[in-house]
Amino acid sequence: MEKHRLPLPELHDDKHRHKQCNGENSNRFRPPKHKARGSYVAAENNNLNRSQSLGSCSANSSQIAHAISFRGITERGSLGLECPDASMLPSSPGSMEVSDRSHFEQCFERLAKLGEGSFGEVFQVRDRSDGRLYAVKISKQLFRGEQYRAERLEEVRRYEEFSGHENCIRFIRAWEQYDRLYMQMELCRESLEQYLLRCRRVPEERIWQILLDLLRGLKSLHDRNLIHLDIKLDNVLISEDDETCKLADFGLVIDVDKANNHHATEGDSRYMAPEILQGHFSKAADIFSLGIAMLELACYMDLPANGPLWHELRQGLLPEEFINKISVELQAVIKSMMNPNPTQRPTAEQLLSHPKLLKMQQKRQSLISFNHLSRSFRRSRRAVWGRMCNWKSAAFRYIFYFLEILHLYKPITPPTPSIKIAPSSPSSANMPTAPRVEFQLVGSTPIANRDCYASDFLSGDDALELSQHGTPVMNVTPLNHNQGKSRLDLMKMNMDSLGRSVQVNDFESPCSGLSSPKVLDTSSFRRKKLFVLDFDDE
Ligand SMILES: Nc1ncnc2c1ncn2[C@@H]1O[C@H](COP(=O)(O)OP(=O)(O)OP(=O)(O)O)[C@@H](O)[C@H]1O
Ligand SMILES: [Mg+2]
Repeated sequence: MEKHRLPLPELHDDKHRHKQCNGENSNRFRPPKHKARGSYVAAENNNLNRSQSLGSCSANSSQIAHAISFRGITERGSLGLECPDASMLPSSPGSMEVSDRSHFEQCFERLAKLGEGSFGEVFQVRDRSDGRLYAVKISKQLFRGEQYRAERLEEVRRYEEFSGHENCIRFIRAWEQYDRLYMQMELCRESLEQYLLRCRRVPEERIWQILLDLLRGLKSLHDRNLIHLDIKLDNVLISEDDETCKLADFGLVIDVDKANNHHATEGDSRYMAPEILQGHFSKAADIFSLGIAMLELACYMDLPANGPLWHELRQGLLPEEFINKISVELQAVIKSMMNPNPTQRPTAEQLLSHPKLLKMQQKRQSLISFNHLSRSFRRSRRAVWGRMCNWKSAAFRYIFYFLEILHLYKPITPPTPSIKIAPSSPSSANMPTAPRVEFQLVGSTPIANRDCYASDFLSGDDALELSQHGTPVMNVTPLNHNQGKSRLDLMKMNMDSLGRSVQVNDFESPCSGLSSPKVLDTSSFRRKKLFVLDFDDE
């Protein structure tokens, strides 16, 4: 191996290692981009923070936001873009008039900038309609020509197409306004590039998992005869909730046949397969890009954009001081993926049948099945328990019913508590029967730790009259003429705290056996036990 190695004059120990990142990826080249991708637009002309620049265009059709969707369009045209479903979006919910504020500004609150590529700036936003967080990618360049617009819309089509796959980014919707494309998608935690710069050493077990995720995502593209052409750490995003790696940035995705008819655009030169230089585009080019990305991830190696090392890496000569750090098994996989001959590189499907990856897939599958099983078990246990409770109560009811028939059991009807209030004012003296007073306890009633008496809920004559009409009386502050007197003494006199006489009849409180003359203990209302049912997420 050593004798085949070319001299590596620029390769010093730290030369190709990722330098510590202080929020800036300073030691990395921006790769040369070709065709449409190469032209960066001057930042001062494209500052998306200046909302006026978006809102102050003269009134024309580009001022109105148009939704873009290819869903339901099965037939692909030459670019497949002839008839996307571009319906007009209201400038604000419920209105179709042109507003000064863009659809983006009306629908979202911009929270932070997540990243920037050659094509767009990506913002973390909060959707005003559902309050959730999303990512919105806004194209940097204005739609100057139909070709450029068509390329951007093609990206929307791809995002939409792969949105359902668990290893591809979830797309929500897209629209165009003021000659820019807006794409709303799921918010991810970070890109794999950011993850590497943060962690520096990624455990090998994690690298295998990432490789598995990306191979699965890539296979879904290759199965449709599509190639990604821009696989790199920056275009892989890590899901917010379960650490799954997802392929993103479908801006260069193209049909293999079309790619070889000079329609393709080259991706980042650091990840570019050698045959791309000869204009040969294939699925194997994606495998090479993924292989070299895994090398970067596993060895924390800064990939060259050009120069001698660029060529060595494409001749199958991997720097030993880096590659020796990883297991022989992973080395072999990376080397096979970076084979200089594209026809000898394994396909995504072949790689997925690698024993290590197969084992991981089986493990994942069994974990998924276990989760499904335990969820359905919990659900059925709850259903059975509910049914059992019904049967139990029905059985008891029948038993008591038979016992009652056989005169072995006499049902005890609980006495209904009734509180009779003797009218204290002459106006209410000739009432035929005392009204039944119902209390509605409100959580905020400030009764702290004190004992509570029925009389406490009565507020005077007016309140009493209201209660006769069935209106519950709450939060009325009564005048207390007996301040300073013991409640116990008042109760002995059958008086309430306002000096009215109170009769308490037929009321058997649970505390009646106790010496305390308490009528109601409201603290028991507050101590009432709450049964919380454990529901599934679904
Ligand atoms: N859904 C997302 N959630 C979180 N961050 C994101 C998301 N989409 C993109 N980003 C961040 O924004 C960066 C740029 O996004 P993207 O790669 O889509 O733009 P681009 O202009 O097409 O880039 P490129 O230069 O690769 O063509 C990503 O590298 C990533 O860091
Ligand atoms: Mg990108």
